[in-house]
Amino acid sequence: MTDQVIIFDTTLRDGEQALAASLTVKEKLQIALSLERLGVDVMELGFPISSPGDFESVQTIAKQLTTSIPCALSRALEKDIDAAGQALKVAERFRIHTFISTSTIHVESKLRRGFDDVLAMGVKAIQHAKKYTDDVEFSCEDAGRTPIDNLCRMVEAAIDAGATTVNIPDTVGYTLPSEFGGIIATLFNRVPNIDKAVISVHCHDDLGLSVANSIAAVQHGARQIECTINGIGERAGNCSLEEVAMILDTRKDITGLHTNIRPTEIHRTSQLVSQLCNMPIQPNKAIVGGNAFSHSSGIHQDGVLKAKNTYEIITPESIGLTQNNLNLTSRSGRHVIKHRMEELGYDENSYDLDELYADFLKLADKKGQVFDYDLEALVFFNNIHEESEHFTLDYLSVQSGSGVLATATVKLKIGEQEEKVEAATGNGPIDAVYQCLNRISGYDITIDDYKTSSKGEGKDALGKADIVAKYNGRKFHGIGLATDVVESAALALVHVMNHIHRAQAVAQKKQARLNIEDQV
Ligand SMILES: CC(=O)SCCNC(=O)CCNC(=O)[C@H](O)C(C)(C)COP(=O)(O)OP(=O)(O)OC[C@H]1O[C@@H](n2cnc3c(N)ncnc32)[C@H](O)[C@@H]1OP(=O)(O)O
Ligand SMILES: CC(C)C(=O)C(=O)O
Ligand SMILES: [Mg+2]
Repeated sequence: MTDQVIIFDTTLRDGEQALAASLTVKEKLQIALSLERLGVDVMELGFPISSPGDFESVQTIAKQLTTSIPCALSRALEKDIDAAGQALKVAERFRIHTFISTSTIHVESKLRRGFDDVLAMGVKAIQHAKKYTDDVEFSCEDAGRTPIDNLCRMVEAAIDAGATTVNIPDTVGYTLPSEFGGIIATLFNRVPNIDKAVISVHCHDDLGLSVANSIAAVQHGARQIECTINGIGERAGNCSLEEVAMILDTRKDITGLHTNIRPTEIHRTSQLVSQLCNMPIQPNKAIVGGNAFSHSSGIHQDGVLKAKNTYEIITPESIGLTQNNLNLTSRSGRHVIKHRMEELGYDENSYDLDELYADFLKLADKKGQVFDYDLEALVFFNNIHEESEHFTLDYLSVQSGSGVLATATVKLKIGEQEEKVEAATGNGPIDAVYQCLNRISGYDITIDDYKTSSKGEGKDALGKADIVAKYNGRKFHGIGLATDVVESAALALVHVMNHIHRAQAVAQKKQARLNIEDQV
């Protein structure tokens, strides 16, 4: 049996299911390219039957992956499998992932069928998916609570039907590591054709055991772990990619296993996912938390000064956290920016140096010194904002204070030619700005959630606004970053307006396609 564990990332599918607002295609692509650099073997990009937007993003990203294998999810239904196959067929090779529940509670209460019926649906789904690709994964949803005899029958039938990977999910995060390891060991003992497929695991974190269960599983023969960056996912989340990768790397003496993950890409990818998904990382989170490499108490600090490994079992550098001593100011040139970006792990082709440099100079003029997190923010956010933006904030002025009615004046550029100015009053400066923006766009946007935080420390910090906004019943996430908090709030709403504009364009394109199909 191989000693390589396949890393199957589902940040863009199971991870995205947990977000307050779905990601745009551009944001998903940015995450996908980052995951590819990280070294994930298989990438689950979405669930194409679920919406035209999901279909489009699976298709767009599948086209652009070169080393990771693109994959899409489908229920055990022909229409779902066809949507997955149609979205993925742009790629040279791809995987279709189909699933059906096998636990008694799911079979009887959710699917309202008998187990034999469900087994037949699973087999039929695999055979249908095989028409599109040889690489078919089948999941027994809620395997953790499935009677073991039924699970063995299902796994054997799935492999006979042609599944090349069979996934054993602990969908509700119910099992204990010894129990879950035991399930995998039993499958290896009892399923006669088990050597014909890769056994995978997909663990949820409802009891905080998803990583422990996944590690127990690979110690009993599983060779694929399904996981997400920062452990994001349904409810309490999924097994965290960075944790399993670093466990297998750090404790290969015990497990004898390895992955293709490049640990030095972990920090950068984790930050990107946290930022774009609007999911902050708890400071004490293993591997990627802000405190994961800080030493606070005297005895520990003394130890670390004498020998780092007294209290560090992995180094910050190993996950890509670097120290830097070059000051970036408005007197810095393109060479040092390019050099710093290389140190931060950004290939020259992944951003536009001239554009980044222009943004950097504007920021350096306002702030004096520009830090790593500023540079990354410029890449993350400005890249997002700049792609064919329909609305651009051109001018903003606010007046407010205690006992003064807040007033704002806002000018927006719209498309290539148009400009619009509006003035309004509000309950506060941000409300006044939002009134202006709603009037200019004509969109009636309501704000569901507004969070402000600082990127960086002290007087050098940038204000970041994260909003979740609702328009026509759909939620959109907007991010704005500026030295001024009112400006960052304005940029966040402009970001949302651009999402809405793009979503309308996708809907119109789809309608036009349907009209043509009707005429044919
Ligand atoms: C464990 C997981 O993470 S599973 C993945 C979860 N992800 C999602 O649900 C993605 C987002 N979902 C969606 O967009 C929608 O739910 C859709 C498009 C998939 C389906 O929408 P609808 O057709 O309106 O169905 P709805 O979601 O209300 O109900 C699910 C139906 O699928 C059935 N179903 C659930 N899982 C499966 C399966 N694996 N195979 C076949 N049928 C299934 C349910 O029994 C139910 O059928 P019913 O209508 O006959 O009772
Ligand atoms: C679709 C399956 C693999 C899933 O997400 C789960 O069971 O948690
Ligand atoms: Mg799941």
